[in-house]
Amino acid sequence: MKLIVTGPRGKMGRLITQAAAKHSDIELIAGVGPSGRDYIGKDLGDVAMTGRQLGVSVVDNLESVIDSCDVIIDFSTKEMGMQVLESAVRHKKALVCGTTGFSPEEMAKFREAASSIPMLYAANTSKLVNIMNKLLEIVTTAVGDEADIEILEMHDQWKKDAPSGTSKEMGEIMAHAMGKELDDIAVYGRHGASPREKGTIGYHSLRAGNIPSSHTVYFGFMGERLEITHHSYNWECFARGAVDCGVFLADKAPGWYTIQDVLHLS
Ligand SMILES: NC(=O)C1=CN([C@@H]2O[C@H](COP(=O)(O)OP(=O)(O)OC[C@H]3O[C@@H](n4cnc5c(N)ncnc54)[C@H](OP(=O)(O)O)[C@@H]3O)[C@@H](O)[C@H]2O)C=CC1
Ligand SMILES: O=C(O)C1=N[C@H](C(=O)O)C[C@H](O)C1
Repeated sequence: MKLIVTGPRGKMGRLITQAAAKHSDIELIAGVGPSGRDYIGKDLGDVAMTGRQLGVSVVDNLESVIDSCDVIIDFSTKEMGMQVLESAVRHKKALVCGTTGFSPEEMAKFREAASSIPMLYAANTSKLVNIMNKLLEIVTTAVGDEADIEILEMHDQWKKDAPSGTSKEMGEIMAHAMGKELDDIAVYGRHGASPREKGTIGYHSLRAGNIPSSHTVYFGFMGERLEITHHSYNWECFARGAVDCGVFLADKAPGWYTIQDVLHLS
């Protein structure tokens, strides 16, 4: 599988490149970074700190290398994510996108792309988070209408979006388990003196230090509560999952794929 990684100097791009460089089925073709960076033109292995040179460069123009690849993995910014999507569609290349922070209109463009390319979008590529999502579905189906559901997510001080993409996916899964749409029941932050409204899902985002990622969903009852939590200690679980998604997508026909398909959880 011939792979291009965008943002290879970023936290995720670097780890994805490192994981891909060790994978026997993957040939890294190029990295793509923003123009003007001092690492453009340098060896991808040096830029992503893989411990050895890979013999391919980081370029600043995806269009110049895209025809040589089978799959692109994008964990960058929402602006770059949209550009990568357009190029992938134009050149009919499979795309794994793990970038978060897209608007509903932008997400709709990813869905549309699935009619012409193999497309996998995952706000969270950790295996355990996706198993947690299954647990959330089970609990919400059983007690969603009785419980006060609150989501607390924690990330590092540099994260650009809030609430996290993962917590939005979790909220959607729980809302659908209750036969509702998240937009109709989500409450972001909780200020003022009004009592909690039954049937809502509360969102709370904490940003501090270098916390990689924590998500806790609280199901509050009178006199007891259930908490389901995932903590990552670093970003490697997401990078491993991203590479598994890339390998999965390499021989697929155009269509919309999810990480649940990769993990056989659907
Ligand atoms: N799906 C999942 O499981 C996960 C998703 N994420 C998401 O992935 C995204 C990236 O996160 P993270 O790695 O922490 O962020 P970083 O800020 O560390 O990395 C983003 C990278 O994108 C690069 N970039 C910015 N603009 C461009 C451009 N025009 N062309 C090419 N590259 C560009 C930056 O380059 P430079 O360094 O030169 O500025 C940077 O290296 C976020 O949306 C985050 O929420 C994160 C973890 C897990
Ligand atoms: O920015 C991060 O770090 C992460 N972003 C994703 C998100 O927004 O949910 C996934 C994970 O939580 C790490």
